[in-house]
Amino acid sequence: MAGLTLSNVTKSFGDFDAVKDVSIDVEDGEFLAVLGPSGCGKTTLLRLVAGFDRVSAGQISIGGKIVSDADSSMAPEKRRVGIVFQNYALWPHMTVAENVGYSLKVAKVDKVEARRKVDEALALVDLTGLADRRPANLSGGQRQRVALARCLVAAPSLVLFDEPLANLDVHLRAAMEDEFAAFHKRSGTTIVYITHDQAEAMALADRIAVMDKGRLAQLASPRELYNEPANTMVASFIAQGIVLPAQVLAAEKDGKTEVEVLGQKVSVRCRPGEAPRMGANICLRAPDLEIADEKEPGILGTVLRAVYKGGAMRIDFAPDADPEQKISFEHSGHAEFGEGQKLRLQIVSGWLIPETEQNS
Ligand SMILES: Nc1ncnc2c1ncn2[C@@H]1O[C@H](COP(=O)(O)OP(=O)(O)OP(=O)(O)O)[C@@H](O)[C@H]1O
Repeated sequence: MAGLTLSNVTKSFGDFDAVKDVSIDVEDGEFLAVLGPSGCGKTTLLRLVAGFDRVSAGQISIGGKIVSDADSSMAPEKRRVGIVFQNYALWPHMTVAENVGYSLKVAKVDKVEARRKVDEALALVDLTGLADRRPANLSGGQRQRVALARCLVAAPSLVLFDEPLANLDVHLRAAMEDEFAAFHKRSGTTIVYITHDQAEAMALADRIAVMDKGRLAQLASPRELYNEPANTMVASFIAQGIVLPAQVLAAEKDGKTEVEVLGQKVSVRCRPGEAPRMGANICLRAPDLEIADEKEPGILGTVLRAVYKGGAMRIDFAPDADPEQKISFEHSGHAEFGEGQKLRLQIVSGWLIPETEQNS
């Protein structure tokens, strides 16, 4: 297996940059998810790594060897990059083993050697007993694993997954997430996994590269993305975070500072070295908000909409201090809420979003 390095990679179509100045280091054996909304450049990035497109600027290396820069591009088949697509096609008239071993047959690999490689690939995806079945007699998840084995048989240096679960139903997706995680543990394969599904990325990846309009918005562990988003895009994109304007009142001390938000003073977590500033933003996750008693301090406002979601209520709330600043959150208590009801919200914690170009 091999690591992957993208250094200041840009891909332009005319004067539009689909990928802009992206630098990512994927370690040998790491599982990296590339996550972002539609059109953020995920597929373009994958095509550059696979070698289907050439970079406009920057450099891509696999296993320390440069495979793409502005002047040269190694052919896809020489990169030894395996790809598992969303729409995998298996040959219906061939058995599982024949499907997996087809590329070896075409390459005229010795039959005994080919069989050994096929068996190895099937073992890696946990399909050892099904070598003689035909695709029609497999479940959707098993078929997806055959597609994965077919890519592994060529001993790729890294494997790219392009939204491999997008066409599967919810239950199968969850089962396949477990399968992919187990496969990664078993094989130690370097994986780059493209998805727009953050639950999938969170469940599987060691680190997640969040893309926004062609740029890398943040590269961090799932926990860090959730707890310490680097900018407003990541804060609101991950777990539908609530972003509120705030003023920083004090210098950072022990990883915390005091901010004023909607007329309330609140202590929030922050990066080291934060100092008082205007025009800041904080990010709140569901556990950071509580509904306060009338006598307690808090942000007074009105319920605009309350929808029961089974075990929780989704509440849209307009603070009296700034009704335009709608706050949408889930409340998991038993209390019922209705449109027009007055509420007092208390912010018990939060994260001060660092000052970046993207937020200004
Ligand atoms: N060949 C091309 N010519 C011109 N523009 C392109 C080309 N390929 C992609 N783009 C543009 O680049 C941007 C990024 O596209 P890309 O397919 O990489 O996004 P994505 O994140 O994979 O989106 P999705 O999740 O919808 O597949 C889009 O605005 C797209 O229209």
